[in-house]
Amino acid sequence: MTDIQELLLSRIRDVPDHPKPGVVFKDITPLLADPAAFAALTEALAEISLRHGATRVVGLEARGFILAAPVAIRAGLGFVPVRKAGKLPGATLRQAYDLEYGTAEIEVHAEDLTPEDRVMVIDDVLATGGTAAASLELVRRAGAQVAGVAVLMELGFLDGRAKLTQELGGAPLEALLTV
Ligand SMILES: O=P(O)(O)OC[C@H]1O[C@H](OP(=O)(O)OP(=O)(O)O)[C@H](O)[C@@H]1O
Ligand SMILES: Nc1ncnc2[nH]cnc12
Repeated sequence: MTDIQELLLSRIRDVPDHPKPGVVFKDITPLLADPAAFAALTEALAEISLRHGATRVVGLEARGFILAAPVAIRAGLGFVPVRKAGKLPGATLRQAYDLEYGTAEIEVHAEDLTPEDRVMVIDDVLATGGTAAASLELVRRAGAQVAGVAVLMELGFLDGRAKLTQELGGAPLEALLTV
């Protein structure tokens, strides 16, 4: 494990049985409160985005926003929010998906993603892969290209990676940490 991975891992708190029994919640708030760790995370995700030729960064509400917005600025790329359904005011594309602990719907402004865009989807945790898969589906339906998915932490035992294989279409899934 690299020094940066050790730093990031040391700042993620395991919270058993949240938000429901049986789930070990990966809480990133200690990492966000540590400026060196947050900066290292931003730098790593920006490097991944640029290395894969992204022109836009998509952040997934809510925790994905916190990571993707500084990454977009650091990498000099536009930021596009994917929001929980009902929040965006303009014409949207909408996608339903399953979570480790429920179901939800997400939306993106249709005009924010064009066929010229190469999109890096950024989030904190990849669990079942439902959120990332739905986001990639939105990117594809908008006609944009997929540069990849980059997450802070992949929960390997839930095998979200397998769920994304088809949606990624050969694009990379990069996780800074896998547990
Ligand atoms: O791989 P999956 O099983 O889809 O789970 C991962 C998603 O779950 C969490 O978000 P959540 O929907 O809990 O929302 P939040 O960011 O608003 O806390 C997390 O931030 C990811 O977006
Ligand atoms: N175990 C978990 N910890 C944090 N975020 C999550 N999103 C889905 N599963 C999660």
